[in-house]
Amino acid sequence: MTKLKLSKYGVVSDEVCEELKEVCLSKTQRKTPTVVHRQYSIGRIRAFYARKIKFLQQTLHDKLTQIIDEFPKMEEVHPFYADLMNILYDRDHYKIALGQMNTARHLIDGIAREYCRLMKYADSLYRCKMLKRAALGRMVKLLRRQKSSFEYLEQVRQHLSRLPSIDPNNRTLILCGFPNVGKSSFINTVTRADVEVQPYAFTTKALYVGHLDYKFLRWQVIDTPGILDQPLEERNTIEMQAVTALAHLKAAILYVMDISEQCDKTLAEQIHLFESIRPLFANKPVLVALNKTDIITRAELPAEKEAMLAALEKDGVPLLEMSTVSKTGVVEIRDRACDDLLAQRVETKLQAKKTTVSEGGVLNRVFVAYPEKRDEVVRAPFIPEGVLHRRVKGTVHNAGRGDQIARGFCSLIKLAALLEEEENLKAAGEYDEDLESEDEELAENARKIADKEEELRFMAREKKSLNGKRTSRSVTRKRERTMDKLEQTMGELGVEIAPKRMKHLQEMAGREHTVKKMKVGPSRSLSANRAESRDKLGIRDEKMVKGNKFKQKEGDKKLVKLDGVKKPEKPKTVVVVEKSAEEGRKEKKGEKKPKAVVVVEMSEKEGGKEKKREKKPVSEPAPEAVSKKEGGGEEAEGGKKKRPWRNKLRKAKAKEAARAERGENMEGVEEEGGGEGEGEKKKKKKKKKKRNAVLDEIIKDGKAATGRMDEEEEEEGAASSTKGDAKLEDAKEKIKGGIFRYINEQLYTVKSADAVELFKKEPDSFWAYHEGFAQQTKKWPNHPLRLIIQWLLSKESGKVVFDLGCGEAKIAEAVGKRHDVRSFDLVAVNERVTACDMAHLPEKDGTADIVVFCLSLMGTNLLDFIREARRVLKTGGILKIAEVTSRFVNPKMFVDAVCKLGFQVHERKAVTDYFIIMQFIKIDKVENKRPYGLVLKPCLYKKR
Ligand SMILES: Nc1nc2c(ncn2[C@@H]2O[C@H](COP(=O)(O)OP(=O)(O)OP(=O)(O)O)[C@@H](O)[C@H]2O)c(=O)[nH]1
Ligand SMILES: [Mg+2]
Repeated sequence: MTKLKLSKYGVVSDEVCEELKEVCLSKTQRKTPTVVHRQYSIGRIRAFYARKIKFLQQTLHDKLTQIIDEFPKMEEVHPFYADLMNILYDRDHYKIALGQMNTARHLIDGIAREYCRLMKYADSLYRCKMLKRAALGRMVKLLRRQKSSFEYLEQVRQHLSRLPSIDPNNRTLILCGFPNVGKSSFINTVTRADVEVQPYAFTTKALYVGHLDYKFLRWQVIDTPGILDQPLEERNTIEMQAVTALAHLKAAILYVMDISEQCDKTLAEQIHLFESIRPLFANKPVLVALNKTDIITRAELPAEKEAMLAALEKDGVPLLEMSTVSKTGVVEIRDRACDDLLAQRVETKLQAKKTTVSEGGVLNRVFVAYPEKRDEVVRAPFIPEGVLHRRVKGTVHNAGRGDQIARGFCSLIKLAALLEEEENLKAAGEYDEDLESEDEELAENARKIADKEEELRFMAREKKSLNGKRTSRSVTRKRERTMDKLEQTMGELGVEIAPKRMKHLQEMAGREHTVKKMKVGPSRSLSANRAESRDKLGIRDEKMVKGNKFKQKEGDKKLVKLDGVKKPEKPKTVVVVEKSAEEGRKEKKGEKKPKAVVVVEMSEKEGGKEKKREKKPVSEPAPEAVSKKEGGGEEAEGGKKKRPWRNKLRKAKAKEAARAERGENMEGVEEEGGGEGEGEKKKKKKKKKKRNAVLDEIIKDGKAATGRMDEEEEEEGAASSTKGDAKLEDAKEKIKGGIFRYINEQLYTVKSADAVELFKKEPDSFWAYHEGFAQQTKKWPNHPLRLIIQWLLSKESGKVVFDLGCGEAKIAEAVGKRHDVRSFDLVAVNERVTACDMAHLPEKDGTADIVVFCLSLMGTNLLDFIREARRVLKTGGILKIAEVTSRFVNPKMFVDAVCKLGFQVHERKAVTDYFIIMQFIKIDKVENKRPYGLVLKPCLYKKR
């Protein structure tokens, strides 16, 4: 370590701890989320505050770790620096301060951990916040307690950063001596350093470094503070720095003496100091510089002083004169010191283990010993004859082999001569014997080398095998565990393995190892406990499941398409279908069909809805059958009760109505349903044909058809108690139903103007429609008209009420006395009704207080109706719309669309599941003349 490098810790002010606290807290605030809401889940709130705690902890942890790591550890630095630091900063204090930093770091970690754990139990934002505050507070408080350590370490850091960069391993000259002897003057002279020079003692209080170049090498010169001649214990910190440098650095010592004694110390004192600190110079080249020779030279010194110096010189210490003022002797002293140091370093290196001890050491390779000359006798080297002879030949031989070398060093003539000589020798067979013998020798040596190598390899293998097995266990095992070996081993042990068993074992051994398959998905135990789907609960087999699904789909379709009339009937239909399906099996077994009763009941109500059931062959009435069918009826009731989602009240009402309608016909029908004949299909076809023919006629010519129907009625009226009466009644009802459905469809699919035209042409068709509609509404448990009438009655009297699509003008009839009710419809069924197109009312603008559409928004020009209603309404007037729920694609969208036409929604409520009543108030502003969403689905009946 050439220099103690310390970076900034981000803590620079005197208020180190406060700074650190502020830095960390503000960083926590900046780097973590700052917004938390009470409505957040408690988990999120906890995480929010826990994150703040953790962040501060981490920040402080990092800062403290940085401080601890960046301060040099005394055990790791060079002894010179360790001692210097001990002198300057006190080792114990330094270590305690760093230890406190470490403790604080651990404590902060502990606090954060503890509060994060507590945070898990916090049940509100307030508690979380308080815990966070407590944690942050404790951490900061802990930090504040380390204030003194922070300040101390900061001072150390600053001082360390100012220390000179001294490389303890570099070539160094150290200046030492009493204060004021001219050490700083010398360093300033030989280097570029600029150390303060003053004529008083202790000008230099610390170590200074200057650099110089000598013999193309870099040297460092260290100026030390002056040393006083006193015991080590009494030396102050300034002196101790010099002593430390002298003690630890391997350098050339330049002891500066002031022979002029201007430094207030006598020569004797200076020599005494030299002697007292001499132990520090052990194993270092020492040079004594006699300074200030410009004042007095050595020769001019008194004899006793010179004697002292001579004694010193005799002791092996070189004394050199110099003057930093006149610059005499300075360079010489520098060179001498450097040379001495270099020589010493070279000597040390040569003596080093690396160079001498080992066989192939550097010293052995480079050192060549020359015997010293003992006397004048000439001792010629003794060379044996054979050697001398071989040497000559070898030389020639070498020259012959190395043509290129010869070319480089010999002239062409010499080379030619040599070559000639070589050729001659070759031709004379001079080399043959020698070469052979040489080859043999070489071959012998090669053999020896090969043997030795082999031996070494063997030794290495042995050593390896002793150290442990190198092959993997699996490989060894694989090789060992063969079936043959097993068989052999077992045989040796006296155990005979059966051939079959052996075969099995072989198969097992031959089989590839497979990875155990992982099961993905829920475990068996979990899936075993899972409850069965509710769709399948209580269902016996797959057939039954399919049947149920089909019925469910059918039911859903009906729910969607159901109009105001059908909806209450739907549950019954489902029951009927289900019962017939269930009891179909009974029928096959010869049991009676109580479902037939219900079937007829349905077909009566819905105008021949269930053709299939009507066509069922009816056997001759039998007294037993009647009773059984009644029993069946009871079963059917029982079946209905099994439907928990049905509206009980609705069921009861519908049942009663059905019974009432059926009345007397029941018996006849029951009789019909009692049996099944072979000509069933034929009868059904006939019936169908007949009914279609009648319907066509009615549609073509309402009057004629009606007349015919009347005739038929009259004809059949005479024999109403007979079977034929029942059939005719049934047919009549169905025909009416058919007419109603047809007209209904027309009204929903054409514009109001076309509907007017239609009824103008066929006034009776309106009656048919009207009658059918009235019949349908009879069965409704709730009619929105009733609610509207009630609402109108609750209104202040004298309102002008427009009833659009009034039908029989029931509103006028009910509230006519209270309000001025004007009723409009396509056809005037009575005197209260004005026949007109609802899109063009024969009324002036802004005349109505209330406009009512009660199930009358039927034409395709819905937009015209609403606009017309708005026209006739006064500003602030009320528009009341009652419609079947199933007609709305999206009620909200519809309301929005109406509002855009210049209304403000006042009320929107559902009356039972089947109707929605809306109430709007007319405003002046029309947002959109053709708003999106003003759509109503037609209320169409299923075609049969
Ligand atoms: N006449 C003369 N004066 C010298 C010579 N060298 C140094 N001085 C003077 O001696 C005084 C002390 O010189 P410094 O170089 O400060 O001595 P120092 O040993 O560094 O002193 P401290 O830093 O106090 O230990 C100065 O006033 C120098 O001018 C010299 O060769 N001849
Ligand atoms: Mg000085």
